[in-house]
Amino acid sequence: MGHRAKNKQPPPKPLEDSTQPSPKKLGKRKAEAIDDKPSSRPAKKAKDQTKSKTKGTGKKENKKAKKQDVDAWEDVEDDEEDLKAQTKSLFRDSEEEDDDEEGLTGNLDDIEFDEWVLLLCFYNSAFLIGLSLFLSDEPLRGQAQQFDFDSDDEDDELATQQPPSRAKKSKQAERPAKIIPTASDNSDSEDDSDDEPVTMANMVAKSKALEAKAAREQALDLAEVQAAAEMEADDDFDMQDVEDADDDEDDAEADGEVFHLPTAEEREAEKNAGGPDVHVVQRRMRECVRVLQRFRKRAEEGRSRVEYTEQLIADIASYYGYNEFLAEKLFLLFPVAEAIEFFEANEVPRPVTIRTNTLRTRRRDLAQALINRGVNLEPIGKWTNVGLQVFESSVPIGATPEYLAGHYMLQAASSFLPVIALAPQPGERVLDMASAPGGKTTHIAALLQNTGVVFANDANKARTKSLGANVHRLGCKNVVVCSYDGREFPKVMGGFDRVLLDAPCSGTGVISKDSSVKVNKSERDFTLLAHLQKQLILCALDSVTPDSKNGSYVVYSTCSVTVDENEAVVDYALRKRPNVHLVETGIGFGVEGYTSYRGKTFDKTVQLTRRFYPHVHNMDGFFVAKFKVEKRSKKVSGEKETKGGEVVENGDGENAEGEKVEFDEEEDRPYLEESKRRYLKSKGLRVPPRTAAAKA
Ligand SMILES: C[S@@+](CC[C@H](N)C(=O)[O-])C[C@H]1O[C@@H](n2cnc3c(N)ncnc32)[C@H](O)[C@@H]1O
Repeated sequence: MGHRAKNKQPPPKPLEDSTQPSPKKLGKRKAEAIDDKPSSRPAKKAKDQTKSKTKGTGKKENKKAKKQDVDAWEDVEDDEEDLKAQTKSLFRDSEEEDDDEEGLTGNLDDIEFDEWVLLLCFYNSAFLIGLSLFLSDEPLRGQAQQFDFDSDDEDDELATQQPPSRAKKSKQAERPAKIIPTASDNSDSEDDSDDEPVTMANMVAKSKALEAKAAREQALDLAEVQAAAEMEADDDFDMQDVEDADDDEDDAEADGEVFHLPTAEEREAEKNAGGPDVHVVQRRMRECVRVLQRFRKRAEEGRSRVEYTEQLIADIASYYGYNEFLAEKLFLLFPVAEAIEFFEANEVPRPVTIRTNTLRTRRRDLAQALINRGVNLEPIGKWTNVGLQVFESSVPIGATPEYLAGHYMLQAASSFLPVIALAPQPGERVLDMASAPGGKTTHIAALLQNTGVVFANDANKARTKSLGANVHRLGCKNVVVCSYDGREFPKVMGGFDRVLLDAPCSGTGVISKDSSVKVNKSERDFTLLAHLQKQLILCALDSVTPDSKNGSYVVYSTCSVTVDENEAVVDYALRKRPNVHLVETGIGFGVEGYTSYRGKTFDKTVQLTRRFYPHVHNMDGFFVAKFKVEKRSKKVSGEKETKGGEVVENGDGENAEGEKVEFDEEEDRPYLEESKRRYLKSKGLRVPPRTAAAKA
């Protein structure tokens, strides 16, 4: 286990703690980066007026206070239409029945502005008293939570109201970052109300803004004290320090602290002495990043870029606890500084998220039910109308009555993405080729509104048990569970409108959940996985009918970030199947797929694929590609179909001459052989001489 892994951060902190995180732990730049995202939200608190009124006064008064609390809400409910409108803006269920609720339509339009100000003051002061009790460690007991109706721009506005230094610190006092997307969560939302005068419609939002500001200021004071203590002890690697080091470069030189990159002999000696001290590793990583960012100016004379890179990768491996092979593979995916952010993000758990099962309930009803049980949550983001992010819960979120009744699935936010891309339409016939334990199957079933049929397949029979259990719990009536090797499709079954291939993969996107990936993956694993993925993707493409009335689509996804398992597989499929092409995923955010990588060039349309990263999107690393399958073009006698100069087969697994073309084992043979050689070598076994295929 690496130094950093040993000090791994705990799961996202509960509300009380999340108001006062260590500024150093968060990292100055990270805190700012998170804050800069319009999607960042202020710490949200359960409505705390009850506490403020009942502290130390016994049960009876507690009840009374609760009644007052409800009364306060009843005042607000007088204008329920406004609330309803705002609630809808947050809980935009796709199939929302806008007129299925009878709203109260009390007219308070004639209340004067200064009466509203009084009302606001009441809310604000009640909140402040509640906050002080809240911070005194009193447990949260299922009070009604107010949703955050605030504008996403609120942080910016508050920052401008405060002196710069305080504004900066207050940003560190916020709850864990919300799950992306930055662009779609921006200020042109319907929630924006900061600049407007106080009206009935925005009163709650304004009140919340004031509450949030007060909360931040309180938390700031506490954070300041804590931060001072933690600064000393904290040994997180922080990219801000690299930047500070840049600023201090000349000073450091003047102080005689010039960094010296160890020579090969010095590294060996260090290894023999039991490895470097963690502080030495940290400093060296910082310095290597700094040098690699401006190599010509900062490198020691006579030392090469390769030497710095090798040292940095070795230090990353030891600090974060990776084998050097994987540390290098992941490091190479990013610019130097971003790579460090990626490794750091893998040390922090991702937010807990749930997906509303729209076959059983609506998101806002589910949210209300869970809030009543003491769960602190909010919608994930505007890109999903079924997701909720759970910040804190006084009950186990996997064992609530709502969970048992199938009202939601505990599911990582990234796992929503392939199904959003697949976009199944009611009545369609869908294949989920590698489906256990069924997170995506049940999502597909819900989007089909229990119509059509989903064949949920998984090669691993044992895993189909949990798949079946989820299908039943969530009330999916259109799912058929089966267990074939995906490579047997379409022989066992074909003619699907859409196919999802959520492929078996190395899991390099989910290291924060499964740190064993750091050490248990070798080059051979990646070669074998890519080989399997290529076989599966051709079978997936061959399993759709090109005649589907809404268009025939295949979505390929992995929870891995390596290029071999993603773009290289997609590019392979494009080369092998001329009747398919890539289309937009429809997800609306994500980083474009690589079209060239370390000397390999892919089809230029591969940029339509999307990558998702923990350090960018605060979700598991993921990859999504969407293919459209067209009818194969009629074979013209004597003509060969070519793509990129290569003879290719058509959509039926036949080439232009009508011969059956299976998965091309030969193409991968040199890679497999080479990988086997390395594997044997690493195990100290005899390595056979290279065959002609491998030499080629
Ligand atoms: C990433 S997981 C799928 C997760 C699933 N889609 C979900 O959302 O819950 C990959 C699955 O592929 C299955 N698998 C591995 N090899 C397979 C093959 N050759 N054919 C079909 N499924 C396979 C594994 O058993 C595993 O359940």
